Amino acid sequence: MRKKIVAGNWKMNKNLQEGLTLAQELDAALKGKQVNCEVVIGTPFIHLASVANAIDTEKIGVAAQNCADKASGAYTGEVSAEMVASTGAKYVILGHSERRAYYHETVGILKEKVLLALENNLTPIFCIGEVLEEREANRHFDVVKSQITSSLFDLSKEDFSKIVLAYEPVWAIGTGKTATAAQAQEMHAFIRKTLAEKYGEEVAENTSILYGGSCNASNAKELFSNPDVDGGLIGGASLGVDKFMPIIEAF
Ligand SMILES: O=C(CO)COP(=O)(O)O
Repeated sequence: MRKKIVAGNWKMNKNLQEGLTLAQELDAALKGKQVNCEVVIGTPFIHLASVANAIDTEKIGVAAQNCADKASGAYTGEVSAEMVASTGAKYVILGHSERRAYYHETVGILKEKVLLALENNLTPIFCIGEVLEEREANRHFDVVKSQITSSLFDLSKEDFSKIVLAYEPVWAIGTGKTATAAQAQEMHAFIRKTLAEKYGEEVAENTSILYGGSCNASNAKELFSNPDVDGGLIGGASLGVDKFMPIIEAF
């Protein structure tokens, strides 16, 4: 059975004290509560160790939002996958559209990051998704397929089965314009079919595919009720417990 996951992506929000408070409030809200999904929070690098120390990481997985494409050495300002793992983080968000667009992350760079994450036992949450012009030109399936095949299909079956995917249509991120439940389901089913063709039905069935893009308390239930939508990658609505908890409880 594939995992259901609700993951927050704080992006570049919250100073250290605010982030710690948010993580501890979430930890308290989940205490003694039975939820039907795995909960993850993706914090800025500088929060990782403090957050991982302050909460029950069996209940809430901690994710970095990026890692370096090099293992170690003279790369001023970079943070390696090994460093991320040493904080107690278990996940790393890779290939987010903001990193692709603003920091020019290419297929070659993303492939290295995925390999380093896996070598360090981090679960990559690998993001894919088309921009508006691509959807309007009816190229969204091709674009998403090529993002998956180019960066991930050199992985062995064993390695690929450790990946979590997040479909985030770029036009839905931070815009308040969510994909409809039908659009999400259609793409997620297409992604699963693409995985089945390469790695077989079993791997495809066991891969968690999250939806991201203006997912919130009012649309999460409908999105998550689709058979191929295994949870969400949540930006804005993960920045407060009052907004994030109802999404977790939408499962
Ligand atoms: O980019 C996202 C998560 O990675 C989605 O962001 P929003 O939920 O703010 O649209």
